[in-house]
Amino acid sequence: MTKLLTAIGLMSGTSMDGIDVALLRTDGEAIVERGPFQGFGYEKAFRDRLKSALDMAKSIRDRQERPGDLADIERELTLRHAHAVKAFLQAHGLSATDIDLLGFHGQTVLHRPDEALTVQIGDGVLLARETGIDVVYDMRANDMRHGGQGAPLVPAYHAALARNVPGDRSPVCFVNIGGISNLTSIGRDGVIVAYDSGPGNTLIDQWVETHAGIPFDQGGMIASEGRVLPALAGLYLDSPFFHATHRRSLDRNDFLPPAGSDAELSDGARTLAYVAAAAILKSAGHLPAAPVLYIICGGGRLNRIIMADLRDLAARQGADVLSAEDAGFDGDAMEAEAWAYLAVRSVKGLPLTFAGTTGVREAVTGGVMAPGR
Ligand SMILES: Nc1ncnc2c1ncn2[C@@H]1O[C@H](COP(=O)(O)OP(=O)(O)OP(=O)(O)O)[C@@H](O)[C@H]1O
Ligand SMILES: CC(=O)N[C@H]1[C@@H]2OC[C@@H](O2)[C@@H](O)[C@@H]1O[C@H](C)C(=O)O
Repeated sequence: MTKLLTAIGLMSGTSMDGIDVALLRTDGEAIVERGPFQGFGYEKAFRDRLKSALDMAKSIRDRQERPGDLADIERELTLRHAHAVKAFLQAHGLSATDIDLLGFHGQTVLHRPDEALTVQIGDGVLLARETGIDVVYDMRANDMRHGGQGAPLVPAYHAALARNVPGDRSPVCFVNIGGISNLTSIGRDGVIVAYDSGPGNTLIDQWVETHAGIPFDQGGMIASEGRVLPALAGLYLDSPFFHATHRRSLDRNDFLPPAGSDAELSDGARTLAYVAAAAILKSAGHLPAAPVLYIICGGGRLNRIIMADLRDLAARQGADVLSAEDAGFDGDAMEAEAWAYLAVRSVKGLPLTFAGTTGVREAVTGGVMAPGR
């Protein structure tokens, strides 16, 4: 019988809102048993520290460099992950010996795929020492060494989940609306095509933080009071990113928020919600076949305006839109689950990325192992 491993995935995403922790039992292939999930939010002071890390990282030319305070921030981030793991284990009546592996993403502070440079801070060796559990980390680098974009990595997991999508509908397209959005289309033949699809929540977060002092537009409440400004939306949707013949992965700073003079608060939030939805449909236009079903995960699915726009735009192409929950999944947990799944694939030497997902020359594995005991 295939051996299942118990792994915990740890994701601190581009939104920089906290650490997502999810447990998974899997063979790294078709068998996926989802366990508990817990989010550990960052308080504003640490979010601000992570934002300052992005500025410090701009000067990095070699991915081992840690200019300014970056080494200190990396250590603090890692210790916060160790604390999250311990709290998660305690909350669920588990001990470190119940866990075979941690899949550790760390925090992306710089992503320049055109220069084959991607930097995630997060010290896997320290995390292994602090938790006593084997850690697989740095899962993007090997993909880039082989000509890939270094992102997205979640598609291998989306493909495993696609086997459990109710009904026989294909192509099905998983969309993650995080800080940035990415999509994975899985065709009837099982062929996976995936890429970053555009700005997600980051622009909305930056807009409402600057102009209302709140970290995000809960439920899309602010957007619901505004109207779409077509000229402003066009500034984003006419970007060469959407028209290029090759799909490329995105850095958090590739799209910047509007200037304060471009809109008042609610119109800005409304327009950026529309941009998030329209970007996905626009990018999906580069898929080999139009999806018939979109399954939406990530925090953006909780913005009702983004979801309404997505439903409207997809309906024009005869496609349906479901939230991850309506399809039987957990939209908050999916990326952390993916990092657990990828960690198991890594120790088994299975590919993490494929030509159709990151543009890597050939399917490659990845990740670095730090032994915990
Ligand atoms: N209730 C809500 N209503 C509206 N938006 C929400 C809600 N909850 C979360 N979000 C949005 O989702 C974001 C977090 O999403 P998520 O955790 O999927 O992103 P991430 O994993 O950090 O990013 P990425 O996938 O790009 O790495 C928040 O910053 C916020 O904008
Ligand atoms: C370099 C990096 O961290 N990219 C993130 C970011 O956030 C969403 C999108 O851009 C995606 O490509 C990726 O994360 C997901 C988890 C991934 O690699 O699948």
